[in-house]
Amino acid sequence: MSIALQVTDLSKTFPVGKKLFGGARGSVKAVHPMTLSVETGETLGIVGESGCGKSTLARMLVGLLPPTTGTIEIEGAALDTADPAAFGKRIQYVFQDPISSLNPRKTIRQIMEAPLRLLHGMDRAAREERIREIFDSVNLRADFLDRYPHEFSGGQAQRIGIARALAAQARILILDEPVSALDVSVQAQVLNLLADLKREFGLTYLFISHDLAVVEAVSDRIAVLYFGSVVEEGRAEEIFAHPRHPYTKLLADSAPVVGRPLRDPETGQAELPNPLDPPPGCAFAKRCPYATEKCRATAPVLEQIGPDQRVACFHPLPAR
Ligand SMILES: Nc1ncnc2c1ncn2[C@@H]1O[C@H](COP(=O)(O)OP(=O)(O)OP(=O)(O)O)[C@@H](O)[C@H]1O
Repeated sequence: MSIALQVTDLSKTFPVGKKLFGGARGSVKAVHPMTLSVETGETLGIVGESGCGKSTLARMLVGLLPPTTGTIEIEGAALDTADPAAFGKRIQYVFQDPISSLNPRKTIRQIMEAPLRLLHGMDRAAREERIREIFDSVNLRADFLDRYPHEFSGGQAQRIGIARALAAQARILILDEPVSALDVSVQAQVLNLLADLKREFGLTYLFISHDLAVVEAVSDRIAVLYFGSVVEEGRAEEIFAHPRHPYTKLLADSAPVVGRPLRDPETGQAELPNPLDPPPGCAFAKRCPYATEKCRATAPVLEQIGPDQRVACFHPLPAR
């Protein structure tokens, strides 16, 4: 198997607050140095509660946000993270909110043509042919091309968002909560379409969501994010069935709700640490029923714990 996407020590720190009288500004580490790889044809699910850094990671991966540290390699070649244009042909973003991610003043044809013209320099006839092929693949009618985004339902607009990503001919798609804005009945259709397209075009997906059931269903492997770090990573069928990190277990035992942190049933703690004043040790220690002095003092690093599982915890739950 070849590696489609390799991320090494990728991090993002945002400066926050005003600089007063030459004093230092505060900063928020949205993504701590992170190393991840995704094999060609694989779907890596990324899960975590609100604020754990999912969107910041996604935006760095598609060149919308320059990383503070680290490298991004696609099929073995490093991308110039200072050059957003280097990303478009290789990796594309499918947004959560399909309608507002499409320019309301442009027809669908204009939206679809942009990547073909700008990234691939195709002439008009070639563009039209390619757009019709892609529309066919995502089960959209060609007469939709002359309409505007607001004329579509959420499910249709998401198909258009996916079609636009495919037009760039990127082989890696970052799917950021691609179905969470859709009705449940439409979610399954879009997920089936994504599975078909993956097979048809040999795509690789990074599927970001707070919805464990969806992520488990679509992913080969899953990385669990907490407070900007991967705390556990493993096979999709194993990770929630046999979690080794106490946070993964908390996620697996509860249904995360957007904007509301999970309360650990034993410690009763729900809050995430203050990003402006992060704790020195494990970010989960305050919520964790197994935390010791060591956990409060030192941050554990992600380590191999099984053939296909990595965990960042000094006191991992026993293997089954
Ligand atoms: N531009 C910014 N300036 C300062 N802090 C930021 C900025 N963007 C994100 N953050 C902070 O970085 C952390 C991670 O945010 P991010 O939006 O990546 O999380 P998320 O997991 O995608 O959350 P959600 O699911 O709510 O979108 C949060 O503490 C957030 O407040």
